[in-house]
Amino acid sequence: MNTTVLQVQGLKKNYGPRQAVREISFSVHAGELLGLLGPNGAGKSSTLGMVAGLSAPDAGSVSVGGIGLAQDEAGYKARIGLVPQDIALFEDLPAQTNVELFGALYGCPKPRLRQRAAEVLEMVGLADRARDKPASFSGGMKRRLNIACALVHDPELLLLDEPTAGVDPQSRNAIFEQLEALKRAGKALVYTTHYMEEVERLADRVLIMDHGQLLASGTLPELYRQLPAAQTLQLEVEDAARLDLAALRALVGIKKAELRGSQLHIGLDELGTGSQLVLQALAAAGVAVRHLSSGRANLEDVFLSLTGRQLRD
Ligand SMILES: Nc1ncnc2c1ncn2[C@@H]1O[C@H](COP(=O)(O)OP(=O)(O)OP(=O)(O)O)[C@@H](O)[C@H]1O
Repeated sequence: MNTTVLQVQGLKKNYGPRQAVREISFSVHAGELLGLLGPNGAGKSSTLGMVAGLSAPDAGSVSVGGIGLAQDEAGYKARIGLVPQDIALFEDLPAQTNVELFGALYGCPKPRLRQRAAEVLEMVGLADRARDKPASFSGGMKRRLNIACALVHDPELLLLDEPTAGVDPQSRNAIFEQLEALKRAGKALVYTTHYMEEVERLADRVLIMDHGQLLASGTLPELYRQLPAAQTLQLEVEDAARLDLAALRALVGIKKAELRGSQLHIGLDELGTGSQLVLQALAAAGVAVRHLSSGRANLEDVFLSLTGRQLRD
């Protein structure tokens, strides 16, 4: 059974005349990572800020484990951890002291602080740097320390706002593995990013936002199913004038056939039989193929089909 951890109902946020978030509702279950994907300015950080209790919504409500932020702010905040977009650390205090200070802020009982700090530093792979100051850390290590700070009080829900910004690939992988371990431990996670590759790797469910609105939500397969075609085939052809695009589109399982210069773009349901049919049709028409590549539809295609724009501007 899915246990709902975070429940978000009708959240709205305006900055003056600008509607940054326009009535958004969603939930996150235990053991689930929800990816919040959208281009710059989509409203991801504003949404996360309201869920974290950092900024007051103009309308709507949030609750964690059935405890409403508006009804019991301290009880709510004790159940969440936030990894902000901008790293927030005391640079000149040892890593362990940083974690303990955050633990005290989150209301973690004093006798448990030292032990919890050691546990979370171990979890993020910084146990051997506990006495060192973050001023001497790489960007990736600072991020991992920030994650440790957000976990010290053992929250049910972890909110991460673009946690891989400025992080080297090795640290990024370490962060991904930590997040996967947290999921296995039954934590609920919300992860905002504008990198679709991160969402494709980590997310159990995805919310796609643009201009403060929720455009689509679902698991990756559910989102891909909304696309006209699940697979793509790109062919560089000679004698493109001989092509009969209408005949190609009429082939079984072919959803799209477009020609841009010498590039033929095919959208199809199933690569195996579909590509065979296309190649046979091209051979019969006397059209030679110089290069061929295939691909799976991705979140970029989903965003494009929803908005007509690229996710990355
Ligand atoms: N404090 C603020 N005052 C005024 N406008 C704001 C403020 N914070 C955000 N905005 C505006 O609200 C909209 C949503 O911003 P938000 O930071 O939530 O988007 P985002 O999806 O997190 O973008 P990014 O990926 O760039 O962080 C944007 O148009 C932004 O300019």
